[in-house]
Amino acid sequence: MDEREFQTADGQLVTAVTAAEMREIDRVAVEEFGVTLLQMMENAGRNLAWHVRQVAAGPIVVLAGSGGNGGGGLCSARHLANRGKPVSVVLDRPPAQLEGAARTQYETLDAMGVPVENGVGALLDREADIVVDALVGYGLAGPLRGSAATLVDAVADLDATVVSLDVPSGLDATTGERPGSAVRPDRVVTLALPKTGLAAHPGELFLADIAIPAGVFRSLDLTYSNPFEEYWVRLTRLE
Ligand SMILES: NC(=O)C1=CN([C@@H]2O[C@H](COP(=O)(O)OP(=O)(O)OC[C@H]3O[C@@H](n4cnc5c(N)ncnc54)[C@H](O)[C@@H]3O)[C@@H](O)[C@H]2O)[C@H](O)CC1
Ligand SMILES: [K+]
Repeated sequence: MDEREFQTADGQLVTAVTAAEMREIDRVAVEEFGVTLLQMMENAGRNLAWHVRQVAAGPIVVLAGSGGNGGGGLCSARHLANRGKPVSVVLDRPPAQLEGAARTQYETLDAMGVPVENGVGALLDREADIVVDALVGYGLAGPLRGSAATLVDAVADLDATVVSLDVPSGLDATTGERPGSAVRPDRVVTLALPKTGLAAHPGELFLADIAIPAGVFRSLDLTYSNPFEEYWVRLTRLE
């Protein structure tokens, strides 16, 4: 497989990475370049909110897990609410079980009065023109289980436009395999670099800038030149 799997509209090649490589990029960004997780997440959430606003008007439901992916989704809910958009959140677990960055994002939403519930009943009770899929990203471990799987199965029966953050939840970010239930989104907003597992994604794919310095990629021997004129760029598979 050509590791430069994707290209921008003007033909710039963009290197795709595995989940393990992306995790290493995150580690180097934080430990060696002093970029914090919350900084990257803010860029992810703001970019994601912009894309959500492009796909449709109407009620937005953000599905969020407890990891970095969920944190980005919760952050996008703040940006959407700040613009007066009708947004609510459905978590895959009770808020009391959130930790770290996802907890930080949740607490802000709670203080803002954005509705946050958990479980599939909450999703089915809501009208959703747009579903933001931020349950699981490159941290997927095995087939989707529990409440995350139930939520993903319910999304398949909704007549809503679905935007996934980073990778569709349930899809293996490295191989593109679906070991169990998986979201089939209309649009994916992937972060920093495309993931190798997105090669077979049939919908729209956008790469969002989370402001990782070029030196991070180069220190890991990845071919990189900044593809961003704006804060995101459309990608297509390299034929
Ligand atoms: N620099 C970046 O790219 C940044 C990426 N961000 C986002 O963070 C995720 C990766 O975060 P991580 O915490 O490592 O993992 P996930 O959120 O993808 O997954 C953990 C989450 O998922 C649940 N889970 C895992 N496997 C299963 C399963 N089989 N069934 C059910 N649930 C599962 C687990 O319990 C956790 O809730 C990356 O994709 C980006 O979206 C940062 O936000 C910014 C920097
Ligand atoms: K996701």
